[in-house]
Amino acid sequence: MKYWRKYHPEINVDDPRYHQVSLIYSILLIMLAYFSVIGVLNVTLFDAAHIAVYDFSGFVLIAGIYFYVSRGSNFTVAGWLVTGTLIFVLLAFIHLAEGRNYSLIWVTILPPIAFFLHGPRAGAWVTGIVFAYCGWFFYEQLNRGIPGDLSLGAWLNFIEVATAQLFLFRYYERSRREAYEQLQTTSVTDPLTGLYNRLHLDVNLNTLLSSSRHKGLNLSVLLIDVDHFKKVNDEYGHLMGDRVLCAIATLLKEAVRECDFVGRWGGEEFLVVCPETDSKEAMTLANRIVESIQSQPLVEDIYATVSIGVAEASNNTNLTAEGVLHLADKSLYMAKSRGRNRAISMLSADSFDNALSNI
Ligand SMILES: Nc1nc2c(ncn2[C@@H]2O[C@H](COP(=O)(O)OP(=O)(O)OP(=O)(O)O)[C@@H](O)[C@H]2O)c(=O)[nH]1
Repeated sequence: MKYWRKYHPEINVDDPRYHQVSLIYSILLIMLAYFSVIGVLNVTLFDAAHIAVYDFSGFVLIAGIYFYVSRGSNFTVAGWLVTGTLIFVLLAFIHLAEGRNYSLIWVTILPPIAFFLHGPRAGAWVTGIVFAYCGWFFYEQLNRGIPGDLSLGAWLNFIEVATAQLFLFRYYERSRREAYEQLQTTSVTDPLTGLYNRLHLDVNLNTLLSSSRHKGLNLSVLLIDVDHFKKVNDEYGHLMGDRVLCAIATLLKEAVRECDFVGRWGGEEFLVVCPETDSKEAMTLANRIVESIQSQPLVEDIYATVSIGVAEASNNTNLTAEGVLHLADKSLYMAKSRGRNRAISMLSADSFDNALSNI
């Protein structure tokens, strides 16, 4: 697990920002290491304390950015802070090197970072402006003939490589993003209903649970099972059964809040994960779902009902994701046993055994 996940437990590996955040932390750590080592060398080996002042100032600035990033979740601002600092360092280096060839090479680390963090459009702008500035600066140095080893040939090659990089990275980042989005959608989606699939629900439940604990909030889940679904298939055929599942998926999406996660748990079972919700609020939602599904034909004249097991991972219990699903499953079993078409919430697995003996 990446060490920075302790600051941002909500960023999963399937979150599109995951690798960007990873890159932001890597650049900050590399810059921190670079400035501290160079600063110490300048003081001890090179007897250049006046330059070390810049190194240590850079170190303090980057440590400040690191502190900001680790405490917040605005990664757009964090990305710009990192890119801005990097550009500042590169341009400072170019000026200090007064147009020598070797400082040109360093500018070429900018495009992959800028395109990856800010996308094909903003990446092209940033890279284009910095490259144009460098081209102008080196051209000036060339004209003045001081004091570097830059030749017209080297300058022309820089312009050509910079232009090629601009187009190639833009093309690469655009196709990478499109492919990523497509893969992302298919890997988290159930192909029949378009809801989240079980894998994605599993990952999200774990993440949401730890983030709820972190914030001292409750979380509830609703495990929903279509009643006597086998009969629907037997009477109307499998294709009609599929359409009923899709209609239920649509009703579920309409019933929940923006922040809730709805997915297909498997076969004719669905799962809703409700962050910041206690079992009372979850029962209100569950009863609304039961009512909405039973009260209207789902496809043509086909009606169906659902049973729902509700479970809460309250802030003062140590239920794991597995534990809360187990409790929801027991609640669902109870709802089925008590005649279906209803929602039941069990407070603990112990109460399940007592309740079962009273049926
Ligand atoms: N059409 C369709 N049917 C499915 C799909 N996945 C599972 N099923 C059917 O769902 C039915 C589930 O049946 P059971 O587990 O016996 O449960 P049930 O008939 O719903 O009865 P209870 O759950 O006890 O109320 C089976 O007939 C499965 O074939 C699917 O993707 N499409």
